[in-house]
Amino acid sequence: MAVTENCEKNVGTSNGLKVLDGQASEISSTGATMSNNAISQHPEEIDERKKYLRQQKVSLELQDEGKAKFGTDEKKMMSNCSNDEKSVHKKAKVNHSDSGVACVAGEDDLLSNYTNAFPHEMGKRTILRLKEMLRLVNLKRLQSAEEEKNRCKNEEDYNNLGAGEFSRKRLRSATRRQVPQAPDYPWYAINKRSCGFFRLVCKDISHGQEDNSIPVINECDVPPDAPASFTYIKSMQVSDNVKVPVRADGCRCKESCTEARRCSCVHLNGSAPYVTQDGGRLVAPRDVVFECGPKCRCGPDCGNRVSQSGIKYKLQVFRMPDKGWAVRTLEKIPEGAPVCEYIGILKRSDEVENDIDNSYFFEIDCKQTINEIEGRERRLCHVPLPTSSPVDNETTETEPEFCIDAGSYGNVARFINHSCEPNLFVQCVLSGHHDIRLARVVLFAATDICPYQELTYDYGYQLDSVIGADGNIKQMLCHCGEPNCRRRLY
Ligand SMILES: C[S@@+](CC[C@H](N)C(=O)[O-])C[C@H]1O[C@@H](n2cnc3c(N)ncnc32)[C@H](O)[C@@H]1O
Repeated sequence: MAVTENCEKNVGTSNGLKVLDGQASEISSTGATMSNNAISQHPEEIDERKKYLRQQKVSLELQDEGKAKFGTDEKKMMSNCSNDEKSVHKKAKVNHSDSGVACVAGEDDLLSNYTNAFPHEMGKRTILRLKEMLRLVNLKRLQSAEEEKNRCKNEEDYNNLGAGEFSRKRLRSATRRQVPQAPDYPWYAINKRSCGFFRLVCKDISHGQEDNSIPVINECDVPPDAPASFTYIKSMQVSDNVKVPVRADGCRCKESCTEARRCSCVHLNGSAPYVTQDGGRLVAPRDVVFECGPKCRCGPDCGNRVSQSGIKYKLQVFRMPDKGWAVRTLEKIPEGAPVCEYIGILKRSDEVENDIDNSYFFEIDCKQTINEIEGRERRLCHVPLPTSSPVDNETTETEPEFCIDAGSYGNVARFINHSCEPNLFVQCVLSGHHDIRLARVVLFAATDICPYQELTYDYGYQLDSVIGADGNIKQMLCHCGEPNCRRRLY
């Protein structure tokens, strides 16, 4: 019992920490003291106590400062993730704002954590005291939420903000508000250290074209700029110089096309590329995926059109200090799910040769990958290309002939950054035609992706392959932050 009192006393006097990062050191010193005084030398027990104390501290801060907690629905969503993913998610939340984000456990978590850690010490009085303390925290939270609602003049804006399922608690920032009608993003606290505010700069960058709106927030710039002007388009446009290939013959299936022996399109893949789970997931990356297309008899719900149903997941564009705009998901994306297609204007590569300042080109290099040109690695699932395809064994051709230019016209994919250890991968898909030089470029989830993780893919540049206007090699440092980072994008 002495330990419990000691613990509570320590917790009770540990106010005044402003940022989560700062807590760690202070907590560890508190933990050490406790272990000297009262606890036996079991390291696991000490760890549990430290964890408990950390949670208590944050709760008390909440009481004092009105900081955020994971919302109920967010918790629900997180419950679908593994423990590792949860910790990544929490870390991402903390990291993203650099400071001020209080990831705290709820009442039940605190009590059950403590009960599990110290079953023999969980006396009735302790439970009552904890409960009372947490009741006060919740009361405060509810009051702040009510105040927040009243402050928000534009009810529609309020309801549309962000992913509606997240906690809407606004943090003590009334005076920081610059545009009265634009409420702050509710799910993490103000970033005091770097910027001091964050701001919704656009409610939906797709202007209603995508099924889910894609908000844009900027917590880095003062004033908070929106992305430079471009026109959002949902489907590919084709430059006058590009000859659109003839449409490929379609299958005659009346029902969903899932079996290679029944559907001629699936047959081209060797085996079914998708499983039906979660609305269709790619089994493994392939050289190319043949999907059903406009000449097929199957309908839009066919299981072999997985990449054609638009963006299914709630995404958000946000500003990063070192990489510019970036994209993150607001909900869990399962491994193998299609995230988005890279959309822009289909151009000949020689048409854009002089446009060196445009960083929104995507070279369609499926052919180079299949022919393993310039160090590109083939996928595990090799596919024999149909004889009708203009893809041949011209291995002499090293440069992609076509590219997608998302500089002036594009979709959300243009904001996705590079990472040396990405969570998306590029998959070439053929649906309308079989010309692999003009394959569609679709980004799929390489792993289960938790809410708030930045979406990234490997741009696949060869080092020293980019030449500037002055004829010199251009270099760009990589800020992906992965332990295996190659240090340069190109
Ligand atoms: C297709 S755009 C991606 C969106 C871009 N961040 C923006 O602000 O619009 C590619 C550019 O983003 C930046 N970028 C992407 N990934 C990066 C990384 N890992 N490190 C540094 N800069 C990166 C580079 O400036 C690159 O030329």
